[in-house]
Amino acid sequence: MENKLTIYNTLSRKKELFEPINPPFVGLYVCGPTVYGDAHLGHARPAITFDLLFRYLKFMGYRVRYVRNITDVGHLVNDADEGEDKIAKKAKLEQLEPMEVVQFYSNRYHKNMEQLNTLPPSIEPHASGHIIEQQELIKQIIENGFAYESEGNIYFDVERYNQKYHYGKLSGRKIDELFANTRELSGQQEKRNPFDFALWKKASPEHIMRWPSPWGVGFPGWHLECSCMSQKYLGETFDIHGGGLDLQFPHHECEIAQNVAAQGHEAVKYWMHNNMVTINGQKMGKSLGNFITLDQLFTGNNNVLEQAYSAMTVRFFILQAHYRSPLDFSNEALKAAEKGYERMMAAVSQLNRLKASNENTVDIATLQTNCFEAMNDDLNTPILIAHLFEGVRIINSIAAGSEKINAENLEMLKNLFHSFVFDILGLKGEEDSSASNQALGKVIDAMMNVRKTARANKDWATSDSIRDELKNAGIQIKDTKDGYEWSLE
Ligand SMILES: Nc1ncnc2c1ncn2[C@@H]1O[C@H](COP(=O)(O)OP(=O)(O)OP(=O)(O)O)[C@@H](O)[C@H]1O
Ligand SMILES: [Zn+2]
Repeated sequence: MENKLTIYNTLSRKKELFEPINPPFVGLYVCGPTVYGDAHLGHARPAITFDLLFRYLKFMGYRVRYVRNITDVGHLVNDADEGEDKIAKKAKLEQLEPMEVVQFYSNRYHKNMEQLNTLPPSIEPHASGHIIEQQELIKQIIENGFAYESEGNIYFDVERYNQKYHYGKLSGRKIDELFANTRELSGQQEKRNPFDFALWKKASPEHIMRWPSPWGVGFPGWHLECSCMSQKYLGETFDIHGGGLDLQFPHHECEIAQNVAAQGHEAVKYWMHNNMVTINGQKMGKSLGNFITLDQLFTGNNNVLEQAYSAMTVRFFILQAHYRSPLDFSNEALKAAEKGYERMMAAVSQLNRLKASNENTVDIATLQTNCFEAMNDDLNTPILIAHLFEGVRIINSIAAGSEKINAENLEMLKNLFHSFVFDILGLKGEEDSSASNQALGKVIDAMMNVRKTARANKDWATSDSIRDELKNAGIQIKDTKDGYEWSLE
């Protein structure tokens, strides 16, 4: 198949024809989660967007190496260079080892990603497993004169870098503006300039995630891991780097600066950014506390939700918006996605029952061209889905007898639906798990009501046995200020 895929490159702010550096191989790196909490609806977006790209590139015949990292060290509260490590903070709160927190939430993340039918990446490197490589990169940057040591910390010298290269080329930020905006906010005396960012931080005595280094005991800066692990697994230059728009600045800007400072040229050919899932117009985020976890969506177990939504409904919800448009959460939009998904799947099973006739009144070749054109236009899934619904209309008309299809076209239509619905959009049929979860929720409510009455009557035996039986059934109950929440273990 002729390659006509265009993708919007944040670096050039244009759609560009996708031409891999070393075909048929394609290297794709995507920033993964900082694993200190359950995945929320926002996390589904980069996961599904880049899963779509991974699937489409493979469909086109490329051999894709997809690397998505796990951030398990160095990401400090508020994304700044000060404050606690997000993982260590959670570990302290829960009285766990930091790596216990990492393992626990990584496992849960993987389970959610599987439910969403995203393919696992080819490599999933952890930041904490690449400390030596990160130190090597720092040494190179120091050697080239773009970083300095200050009281056991190593900072990237943004001004010095900007004299030779261009800091801000990805985000379009101007260094003078950065200077004006950050000067007053910063109380970090050891930096030459407030916008300099940490490559290595000295660990204070209470900081538990720490490693020896030539500059003393400490830990790497957050931006370093992606610069380092992307090149380790994909080479000195590679094709695509993706992530959420919230990472464009400072995370990706700093990644570019680090790579260029170390090797004199950029590493990435195409930068791609998915827009945000918002709630009431604001980014949904772990640290903002305004998130709905994927488990809550799948079970309906959050006050904001009017019902449970299946994983495929969530996937369809994400795909029916273009990845570069913002997408606001609402029950109405999710219910519409549920209807759309069901209508699509009903047509797929109808398609399997269609019989070919000698006559033909439908144009499948044009439909096929339209579908490819939509995907090739920067993964325009809303347009693709609109074309597929034109296909649904054709299927239903053939079933009703108002249109006819011959054997050749029927074969083409089946291939088309199979390729786009299952292989590329990554949808799949599912048992009605949302309905069964809703039924389960009602049963739990009923048992909890009995427990409440038992407790009011000081009937502790009944109350305890209900708690134990729920636990035995693998259902965890957590008391909240509005009542309780349940989850499956
Ligand atoms: N609301 C969102 N919409 C789309 N993408 C998101 C959203 N929130 C996070 N992401 C993306 O998910 C990936 C992992 O992000 P991360 O673990 O930092 O999540 P987060 O909820 O933003 O956490 P925090 O609030 O601690 O920064 C990144 O690529 C990020 O851009
Ligand atoms: Zn990253």
